[in-house]
Amino acid sequence: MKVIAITGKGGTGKTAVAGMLIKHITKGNKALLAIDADPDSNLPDVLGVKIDKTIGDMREFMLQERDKMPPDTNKERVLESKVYEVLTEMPHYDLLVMGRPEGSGCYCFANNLLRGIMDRILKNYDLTIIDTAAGLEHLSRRIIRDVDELLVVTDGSRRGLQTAERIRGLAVSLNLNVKKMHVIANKVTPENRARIEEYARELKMDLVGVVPFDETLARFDLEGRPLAELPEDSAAMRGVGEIAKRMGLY
Ligand SMILES: Nc1ncnc2c1ncn2[C@@H]1O[C@H](COP(=O)(O)OP(=O)(O)OP(=O)(O)O)[C@@H](O)[C@H]1O
Repeated sequence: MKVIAITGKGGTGKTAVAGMLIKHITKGNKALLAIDADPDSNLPDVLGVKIDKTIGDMREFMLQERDKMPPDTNKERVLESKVYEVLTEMPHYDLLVMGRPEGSGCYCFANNLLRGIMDRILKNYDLTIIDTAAGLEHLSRRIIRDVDELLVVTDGSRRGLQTAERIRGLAVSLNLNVKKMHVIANKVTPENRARIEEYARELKMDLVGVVPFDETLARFDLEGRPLAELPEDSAAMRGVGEIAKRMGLY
């Protein structure tokens, strides 16, 4: 069981990278779970999957219904079955969407239940890939507790790499117990490649790979086509494939 969280500043292309990574991993035979933990992200669209409900919806349901349940109801079991209802099973992986952030109510009760439930769900898979925002939201509230590796996507700008540095600091201060942190530079052009490598060295970042700026990807996105359907030989897909191989993901 390995858990990898993909993170980075908004707009750097982390969801695109997550989608392409998932596509490559499905070529192997690992039991794979993909989690969209960024309320602003659109991992299901990138993967071409239609989602109806999220874990956030189920948590709301639980908070609204719990007082109406008979006192001897096992609420953890009820919520767990609701979470399984929102698990989308695709031919080569499963997908869970965390959904909207919490409202103003008290979520401690439901989040405490969710922690145990998520721990158990993750144990069913060889590999879990989480797309999460730069604030590491669900990780910081420990709804998802174990993260082995952090993969920070940056757009190659100095500021992007500084965000990567901040995320590294955040992971340490949250005691996330991350064993490895990698950085991926995305949207790289021949002109900025050398500069990115130099910045990365300066900041002592392990640059696990670079993903080129890809016109085909940009066009797919404009046309609203799932990026997971990008041709295998497109520049970005090949770049992410090399990273997946280097990280031993398939
Ligand atoms: N390698 C690439 N080549 C060209 N365009 C890219 C590449 N990677 C991502 N993009 C484009 O960059 C934009 C941002 O990508 P994406 O939505 O994946 O970013 P994000 O970091 O997940 O942002 P958010 O946090 O807002 O979801 C999209 O328009 C996407 O098409």
